Amino acid sequence: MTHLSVNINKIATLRNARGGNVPDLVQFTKDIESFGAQGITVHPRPDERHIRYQDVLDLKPVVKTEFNIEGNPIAKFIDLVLRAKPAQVTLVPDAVDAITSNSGWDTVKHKDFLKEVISEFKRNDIRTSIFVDPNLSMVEHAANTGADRIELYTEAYAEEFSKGNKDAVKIYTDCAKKAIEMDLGLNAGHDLSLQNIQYFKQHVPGLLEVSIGHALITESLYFGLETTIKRYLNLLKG
Ligand SMILES: CC(=O)[C@@H](O)[C@H](O)COP(=O)(O)O
Ligand SMILES: NCC(=O)COP(=O)(O)O
Repeated sequence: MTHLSVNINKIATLRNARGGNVPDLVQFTKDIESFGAQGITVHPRPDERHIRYQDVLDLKPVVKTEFNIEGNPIAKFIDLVLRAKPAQVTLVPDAVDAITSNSGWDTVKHKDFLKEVISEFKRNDIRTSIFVDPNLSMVEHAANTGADRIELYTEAYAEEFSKGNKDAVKIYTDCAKKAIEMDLGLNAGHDLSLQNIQYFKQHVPGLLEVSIGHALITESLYFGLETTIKRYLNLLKG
């Protein structure tokens, strides 16, 4: 079964546009869970342009499904995650000024750093996942970092799929097989949508979780949050 974790960054973006507490992240989180999503993802960035560090702490007692915190493991982020103790932390090597996540880890070059950070999270009973490009060597070497899972960066798949190039999923199928061989759990995310999710799910074995935000919130403007989440759950069945 593939779990849906809803990324609520964009709800925070909307809230921050006015400075008050509308929309209310806590209420959205409760509603998302009541509509059937199996997880909540947040990606606090150092400039706090959407999710604020305090949001993460406020959400911790609210989230009853899987709480997944994503981010670059700078000292401030590590401290936050150790305080919040989510079910899962996903490490993403994004630059401070990146508009969004734009690459996975080089799991060869950063092996020692990742090993050290991951062991600290694991000592605190937090499951670890690392964001990687769809590259067989990067997936293979991810196993040397001690990570429990990898999250395959799906931007390239989404972009190619939108142009009609369904073959773009092939490398993800191969990476998924490699992850299984290396005994790594498999997550995926970035630019997944109602259009491209079913094909991805059907061609990527062992997919444990997808985290989806930007498209899901956009689609909710058309279909409503509950209907949109239920559509994803339906497409992820099987
Ligand atoms: C890790 C990842 O893939 C990103 O999609 C991210 O979580 C989204 O972040 P933004 O909402 O800041 O674009
Ligand atoms: N890890 C990916 C994520 O949380 C959501 O990415 P996107 O759907 O906002 O591109």
